[in-house]
This record gives sequence, structure tokens and C-alpha cells, in this order.
Amino acid sequence: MLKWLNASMTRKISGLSFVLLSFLLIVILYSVYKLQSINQEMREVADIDIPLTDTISQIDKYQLQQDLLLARLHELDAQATLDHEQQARLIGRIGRHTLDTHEALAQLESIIQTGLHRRRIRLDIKAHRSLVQQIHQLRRLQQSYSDQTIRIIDQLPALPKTLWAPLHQQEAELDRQMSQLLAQIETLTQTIATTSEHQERNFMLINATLGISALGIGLYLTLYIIQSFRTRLGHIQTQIKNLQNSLHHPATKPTQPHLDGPSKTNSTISSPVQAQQNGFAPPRHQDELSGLEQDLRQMLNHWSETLQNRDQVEQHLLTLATTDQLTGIFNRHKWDEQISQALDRATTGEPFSVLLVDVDYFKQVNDQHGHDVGDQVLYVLAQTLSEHLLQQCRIFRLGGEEFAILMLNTDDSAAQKRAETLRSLIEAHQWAPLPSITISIGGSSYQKPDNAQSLLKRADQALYEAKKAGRNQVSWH
Ligand SMILES: Nc1nc2c(ncn2[C@@H]2O[C@H](COP(=O)(O)OP(=O)(O)OP(=O)(O)O)[C@@H](O)[C@H]2O)c(=O)[nH]1
Repeated sequence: MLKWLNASMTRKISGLSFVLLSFLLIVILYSVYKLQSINQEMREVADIDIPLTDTISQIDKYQLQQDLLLARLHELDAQATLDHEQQARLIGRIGRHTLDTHEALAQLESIIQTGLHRRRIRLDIKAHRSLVQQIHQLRRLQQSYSDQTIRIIDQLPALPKTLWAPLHQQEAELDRQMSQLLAQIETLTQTIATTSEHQERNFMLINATLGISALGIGLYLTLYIIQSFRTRLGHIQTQIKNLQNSLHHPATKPTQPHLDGPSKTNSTISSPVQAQQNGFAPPRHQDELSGLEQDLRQMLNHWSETLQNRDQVEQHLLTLATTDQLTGIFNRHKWDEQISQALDRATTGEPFSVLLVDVDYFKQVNDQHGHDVGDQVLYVLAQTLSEHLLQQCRIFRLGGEEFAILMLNTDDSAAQKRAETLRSLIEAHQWAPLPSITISIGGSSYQKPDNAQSLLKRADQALYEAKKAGRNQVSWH
């Protein structure tokens, strides 16, 4: 039970929906079954009971005619005036009466037999079967009575009293059995009609009860879903607000949401005044969903701002890590990365070259003009070289007054020409008011199986030779 209570809302709703749908299915199946049964009972009443009632009224009528006929026989017998014509008329009437009653009884028997055979009779089958037997006996009795009556007519008038007695006896027996049969049929049809009515009433009552129950379950389910939905929304809102609080006030530990509902002890959330103090306006939402949407939007804005700031900080840190502070060009760290990439590409056949650039007699610049002027000279030199680099070239400050130029996709001869251009550019540069300087360049191009050390060693050797040869020149290894 407890497990069920702790199950997720979805499972609870699914469970309740399943119960409701099963219940509705049972109601529908029960209604279909009952309607079918009532329909059959109505058919039984229409096909069996109504014809039976009609037939027994006819038999009643024939019974009365039979009594009258007997009374007339008595009368004629007493008067002793019966001629042949009257006798023939009487025989004819008795014959008709016998035939009619016989046919009516046969009809009764046929109605019940057909009903039983076609399974139309569903209520009190046993009583119907017993009726069939009784009717059968009655037909035999009625036949024998009419035979006897005709024999008596032949002996009229002045029939001895001893012959009347058996006829009266048979008539009384026929009357008794006939009345008994008719009474039984009447009672049976009435019972069937009452049972049928009773069942219809019960059906209506049960159906109404089931319908009301289904409505109740449906209502409960709807209210439960709404309530669960609101509770969940409350939890989410609480968590979002806690998260917002923790973003705005990182030092404050976020309050854990209460597992069984919105926390009543969480004053940060429940008090509008405090919420305002914390930077959140009290809720002015039309419903829980719009409130939740607003809270989520606020939080997303905050996160997006935070992420943007973080990106900017990361970008700034990256620039600091790869840029020389004095000259604004790439530093040694970046140089290591770029040379490594150039070496990787060189293994696929792409040529590249490196130049080591060193200011001539830079110590004198510092000594004669001061360190600050020396810095400015380094800055102007770096900018001038940068401005005149080709698109595939990068410049780096390796340290002190030493620079390196990486010439991607540039072979030996092109690199030498470009180095000479740069050297003469610095020699011809208008340095005033700064002191004029020249540069020496040592260069080398990638040769298999160079690595960063071997390549730089050759360039450094070339630079040394350029210095040794009198400076302000390019040397190549
Ligand atoms: N202003 C300034 N001077 C620096 C900086 N870094 C290194 N230096 C100076 O650069 C000078 C380098 O001098 P040396 O390496 O002896 O050589 P040089 O005087 O340039 O002579 P050659 O290279 O042989 O032509 C030193 O005096 C360093 O103090 C810097 O960032 N700013």
C-alpha cells in the first residue's frame, strides 16, 4: 500500500485510468448482456404469452358455448320433441364446437412447443413443458366427450337418466381440467410479465448505480490529476527559486525542497516581502504554468548571462596566455604550439621556414636612452614587422630582444627573399624620435626529419653567423 502511495504520479494516474476504463467496460458489457436478455424476454412475451392469452379467451368462449349446448340438450330431451332436422343441426353445432375447441387446444400446444423448440421460452421452462402434457391430455378428454355427446344425440329424445350421468360427469371433469389449465396459463403469463418488469426495473437501477459510480471515479481521477499536477508544479517552482537564490547568493546554501509538498518552513519562498528583498517580485501569474514559465525564463537569462561572462573571461585568459604583454604579438607559448602544428603539416609535404630576428647592439639602446625607450623600440619593431608580414606568416617574441617569424607554406628561396625584405625595411624605417636600429636574421627551412630543436638550432647558427659577419644582414642554413 505504502509502495503504491509512493509511486510516481504517472503510475498512479495510469492505474486509476485503468480501473476506470475496466469499470466502464464492465458497465458496457453488463448493459449489452442485460439489454439482450430483456429483448429476449420481451420477445417471449410477444411470441408466447400474448398469443397464449388470446387463445385461452377463445377457449373460454367455446367452453361457455359447450355449457349452453348441454343445457339445450336437456331441454330437448325433456320436451321429447326433437325431430331429425333439429338433431342434424345439433350434431353440426357440436361438431363445429368440437373442432374449434380442438383447434384452440392444438394452437396452445403448438405455441408452447415452438417456443420451447426455438428456445424463445427462457423463464420457467419446466412449467411450460408440464402445460404441454396437460393440453395433450385435455385434447383427448375433449375428443372423447364430444364423441359421447354425439352418441347421446342419436338416442334423443327421452334419454334414460342413467345415460345422462356419465355425460355430466365427463363434462364436469372437462370443465375442471380446462379451468385449471386456463388458470395455470394465466398465472404463468402474469408471472412472466411481472418477472420481466421486475428485471427491467433492476436493470435500470443497477445501470444508474454503475453510471453514477463511473462518474464518481472519473471526477475523482480528474481532481486527483489536477491536484497532483499543481503539487508537482509547486515543487518545481520551489526548486527553481532555490536555484535562483543560490545563483544570486552563492554563499547561501539552497534549501532542499520538501518531499511531500511545498516547504512551509521555506521563508525565502513563502514570504513575498523576503522574495522582493532577494530580488524576486511576488508572483503576479494567472496560473501555476505561467508562473513556472516566468521563473524558468528568469533563470535561463541569468544562466545565459553567466555563460556569456564566462566565455569572455575564458577568451581574455587565453589571450593573456598567448600574447606578449609588451609588444602585443604572440609569445613563446604560442610559438611552441604553432611550430608543432607546422611540423605536423610538413610531414604531409607542406614546406615552411623560420626566421630568428635579433636587434643589433640593443644593450647600447638601453644604456644610452634608458630601458623605457628600449621597450618602445621593441614595440615599434614588433608592430612594423607584423604590418609587413604576408598572410601565411606569424611573428612571435621569444624573449628579450629576440623574435621569431614562422613562414607557413614558404620554401627556402621565398623565405630568404622575404627575410631580406624585412631586414631592409627595418634599416630604412624612420625611427625618430626613437633611436635607429638594425636587425640580424638567421633563417632555415624545414628538412626531413627535422624537429623543433633541430630546425631552431640551424636558424640560431645562421643568426650567430649573421652577427659575426657584421650584423644587419640575413644568414641562411
Ligand atoms: N628595454 C628592454 N631591454 C631588454 C629587454 N629584454 C632584454 N633587454 C636587454 O637587451 C639586451 C641584450 O643585449 P645582448 O644580448 O648583450 O646583445 P646586444 O647588445 O643586443 O648585442 P648583439 O645582440 O650582439 O648585437 C640586454 O641589455 C637586456 O637587458 C626588454 O624587455 N626591454
